[in-house]
Amino acid sequence: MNNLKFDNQRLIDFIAIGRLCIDLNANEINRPMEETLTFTKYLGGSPANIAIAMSKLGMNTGFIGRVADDQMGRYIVDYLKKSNIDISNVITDKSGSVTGLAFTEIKSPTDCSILMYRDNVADLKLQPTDVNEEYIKNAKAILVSGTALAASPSREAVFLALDYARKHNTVVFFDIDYRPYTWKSVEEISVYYNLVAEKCDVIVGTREEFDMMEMLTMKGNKDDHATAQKWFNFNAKIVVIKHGKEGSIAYTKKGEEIVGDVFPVTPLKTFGAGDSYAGAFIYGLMQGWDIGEAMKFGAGSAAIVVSSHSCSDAMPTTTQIEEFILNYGKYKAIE
Ligand SMILES: Nc1ncnc2c1ncn2[C@@H]1O[C@H](COP(=O)(O)OP(=O)(O)OP(=O)(O)O)[C@@H](O)[C@H]1O
Ligand SMILES: O=C(O)C[C@@H](O)[C@H](O)C(=O)CO
Repeated sequence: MNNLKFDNQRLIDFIAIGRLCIDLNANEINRPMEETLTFTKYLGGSPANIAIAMSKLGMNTGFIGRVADDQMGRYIVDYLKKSNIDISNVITDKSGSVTGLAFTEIKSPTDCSILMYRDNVADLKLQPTDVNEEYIKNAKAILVSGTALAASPSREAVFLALDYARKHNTVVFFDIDYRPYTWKSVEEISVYYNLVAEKCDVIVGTREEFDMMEMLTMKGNKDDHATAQKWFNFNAKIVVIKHGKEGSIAYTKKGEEIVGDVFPVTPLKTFGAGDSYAGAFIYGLMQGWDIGEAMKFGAGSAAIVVSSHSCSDAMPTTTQIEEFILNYGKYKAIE
């Protein structure tokens, strides 16, 4: 049991809101991007990856977002459909916007970076009028990811979605998902992140992401406990702070502190860890599992995805995660 309440009468399990993009992951690994010649195309964008994770885990999943009216936009919609994700609230933007691209560089298993092309992207054109109150009312949970706050009108659309979610008791997950693109100043980042975090039931982010959020309000704080406590004065019931391969720690409003299991592997690349963790963690919470069990499932999923070339394509099923966790000890012994 955990401390979240989902309305199990609702037809939709989970809706993600925000960016639907393309990942172009370097085929030549252990090489800087300057020397990389070929890339493989995948669906990308943190909330998109989390939606794929949830659907792979068998959850009835939908998406609220805008895609560009181009070949990439059509690829994205097609991929969502094939992944059993409801696209009734995915709108094709006709303003001449483009699809966001993330080129990834895999210099070594631990030295990876992402180069994003995000000028005039369709995902940030999401309008408040695109957000359907009934859709959110019929869902058990929604996920907001922070990059959707980086510009208007997407920012206002997210605030409206949050209002609908609070009005109808739809559980809100917030993945801080900080990306240093589009934002104009530290003040802007801090204000919008904090305003959204106040309205969420579960907040998930890395230590560095919380540092960014606290830049104006708790500058210099490195204490996870202090970070979490602030949000329990608002709507938060669970706050999770991630520490890369060192694992993660969760705090609850009831005063619990739970250190999550981690299954260290030598990764193929580092990115994708956060999205796979989020998907499987949220899945576990929605099954009513204890927080520690859900964190363990998240960590298992992340270990699988960092060992794979893609993020979205590599999202595992429940059976794959269970088998990975079961066999982890044996696998480490052989290594
Ligand atoms: N090398 C690794 N081996 C096994 N598990 C890992 C590894 N790196 C990360 N993880 C798992 O993934 C979780 C999330 O990782 P991390 O803190 O790097 O998130 P993130 O920075 O949001 O990820 P991303 O790089 O995708 O943005 C960790 O808590 C851990 O369980
Ligand atoms: O979130 C993005 O826009 C890029 C992701 O799809 C990328 O693969 C990643 O960074 C996952 O952590």
